[in-house]
Amino acid sequence: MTLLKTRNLTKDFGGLTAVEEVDIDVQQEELISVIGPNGAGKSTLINLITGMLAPTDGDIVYDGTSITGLDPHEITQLGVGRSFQTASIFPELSVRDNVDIASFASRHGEFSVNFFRRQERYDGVSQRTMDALEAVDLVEEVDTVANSLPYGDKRRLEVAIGLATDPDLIFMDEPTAGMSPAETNMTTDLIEDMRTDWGITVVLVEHDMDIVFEVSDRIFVMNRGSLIASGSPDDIRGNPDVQAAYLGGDVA
Ligand SMILES: Nc1ncnc2c1ncn2[C@@H]1O[C@H](COP(=O)(O)OP(=O)(O)OP(=O)(O)O)[C@@H](O)[C@H]1O
Repeated sequence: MTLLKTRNLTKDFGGLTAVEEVDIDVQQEELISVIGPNGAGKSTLINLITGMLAPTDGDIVYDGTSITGLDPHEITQLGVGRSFQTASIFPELSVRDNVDIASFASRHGEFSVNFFRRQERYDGVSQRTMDALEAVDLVEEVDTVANSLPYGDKRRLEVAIGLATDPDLIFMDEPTAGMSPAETNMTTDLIEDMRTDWGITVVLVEHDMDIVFEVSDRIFVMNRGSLIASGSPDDIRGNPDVQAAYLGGDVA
C-alpha cells in the first residue's frame, strides 16, 4: 500500500528552486534513504512533507489524504514523526520531560503551558515515554537535564522524541552523524527494528553510504532539486546518473 506520495512537489526560495517537480511514492513499511550531494534539496523535501515549509506548487498525499498546507502538529497527529538534529530538544528540561512532551503531543494536540500539571491525567503518556527511552537505551538518564547529555546521547534522545509521537512513518535526518562506531551500530539496528518489530515506515536522509546500502529497501537520489534516480541499492550503485551527480566518484 502506498503510504506517502508527492506529485509535482516544488519549492522556490526567491530565484532558487530547491525542490523541483518531485514525484515520490513510499510504500507502507518500506525503509527508504534519500541521498544526494550537499544542497540537493533533501532537507527541503522533508521540511515540505512534514509541514515545516509550504510548497510553491504540488501536492502531498499521506494515507490517501492530501496533507498539503497542514501545520506540522496536524501532520504529526496523522502519524508522521520526525527525528531531526537537536532543534527538537528543550535543553533545560530533563530527558523524561522532553520525551513526555512528544508522547503528549501525539495524543492531545499542541503542547500547552499546563502540560506538566495535566500530564498525570493521561494514561499511557508515561508508558510511551519509557518505551521510547528503552528503545534507544536512555532509561538510566531519565532525570538528566538534556543539555548535559553527551553528544551521542542527545542524538539518541532525538530518536526517542521521534518515536514517542507514535508514528506510522518517521523521517530521520542523519541519525548517526557524529556518533561513535558503537552508537552508530546501535542506531542502525534500531532503524531496522523500527520497521521489522514496530511496523514503522522509515525515510532516512543519510550521507553515510555504508548505512544507506545496508539498510535501505529503496534509495531516492536527488540532485539540484530534482529526483534523478530511485531504486534498489543495486540499481543505484550501478546508475551512471548517480555517479555523475557525485562528481564521477563511485557511490559505494
Ligand atoms: N530557507 C532557505 N532560504 C533560501 N534558500 C534555502 C533555504 N533552505 C535551503 N535553501 C537552499 O536550497 C537548496 C537545497 O538545500 P537543502 O538544505 O534542502 O539541501 P540538502 O540536500 O539537504 O543539503 P545538505 O546535504 O547539505 O544538508 C540549497 O541551495 C540551499 O542553500
